[in-house]
Amino acid sequence: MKISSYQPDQSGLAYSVGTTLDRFIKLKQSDFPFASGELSQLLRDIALASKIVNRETNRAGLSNIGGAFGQTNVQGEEQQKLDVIANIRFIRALSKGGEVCAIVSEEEDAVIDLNNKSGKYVVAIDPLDGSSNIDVNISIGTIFSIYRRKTPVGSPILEEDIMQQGTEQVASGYVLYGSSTMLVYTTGFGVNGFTYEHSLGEFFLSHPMIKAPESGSIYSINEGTQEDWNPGIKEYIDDCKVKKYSARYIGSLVADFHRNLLKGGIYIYPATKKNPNGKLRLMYEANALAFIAEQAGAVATDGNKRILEIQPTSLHQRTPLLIGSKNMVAEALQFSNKTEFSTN
Ligand SMILES: O=P(O)(O)OC[C@H]1O[C@](O)(COP(=O)(O)O)[C@@H](O)[C@@H]1O
Ligand SMILES: [Mg+2]
Ligand SMILES: [Mg+2]
Repeated sequence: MKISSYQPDQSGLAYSVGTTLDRFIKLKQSDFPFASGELSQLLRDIALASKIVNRETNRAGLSNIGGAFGQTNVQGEEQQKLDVIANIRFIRALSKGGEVCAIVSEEEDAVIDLNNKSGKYVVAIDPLDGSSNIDVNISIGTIFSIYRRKTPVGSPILEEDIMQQGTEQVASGYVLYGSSTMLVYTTGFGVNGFTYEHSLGEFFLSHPMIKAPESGSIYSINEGTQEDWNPGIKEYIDDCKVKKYSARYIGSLVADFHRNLLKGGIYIYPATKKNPNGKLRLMYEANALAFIAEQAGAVATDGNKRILEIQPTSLHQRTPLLIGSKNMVAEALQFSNKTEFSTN
């Protein structure tokens, strides 16, 4: 019986399709101190739900899933149908996956206890980010944070399992449903981006070890709120204009963050009269992106401290957010320290 050892094909006839997310997760599992496959499975569950949500967003205009759902969420915001669909899809995938014991979602008033006696992980999720852009075919996203529970597996879910600082995240990431669909995540060992290949139904590694440029010339802020800005922000944005930086604001946090992460830039959502503590939510928007930012060499602050060091006190608490290239955020803080950035 003849045996020949495998020689990778050199003919070039069948180009390599690249590294799938599944294979990458498996490869990287050993990076993770508690590596026993549960976090890997959890990441796969999130990838599965994001593929389904991707399909729904792509055909939102063709089906009756566009538009408002006719209810408001705990934030007092009108829910879009796709907010609700994405919420159902992610909660179902995480529940069926079996690794998660509790979920905090933008679309749910309370913590969801999955009654899972073996689940070690807590997930905080913004199922659909950029809701105001759903019906107008502009990039939207999903944002997620993953923590290990603090109390013993199988015991009742306690506040300490949920109200964890961003520094306690074991993984975080986002999915961007844009001209292409990408999943970008970190487990604390760098940031990697995967692009979805529709025809194969797989995410492939397309952006290994993302590093944010330390400087940039893009600023992202809703200038419509400038009447409410602190003088420090006003001066900083005026300075950006003097320097002829480009104003880019999509109005979907994930999309604005992603662009600035790759190209260099700063995203600012400050405290405003309408949102005295800022608009964005600490537990399922700011913390996740702050972990990604820091792992890519960028920074995230509320104007006074690292986002990741803010101790959460309520599920849907908001925070001012300055996030992006290190030198740009430092510059913005210099301007802001003339006047306090956040009101608290
Ligand atoms: O319309 P505004 O005030 O500029 O706010 C836009 C911001 O609000 C958000 O839409 C809030 O997120 P949700 O869509 O998940 O509620 C961010 O994505 C975006 O950056
Ligand atoms: Mg959001
Ligand atoms: Mg949302």
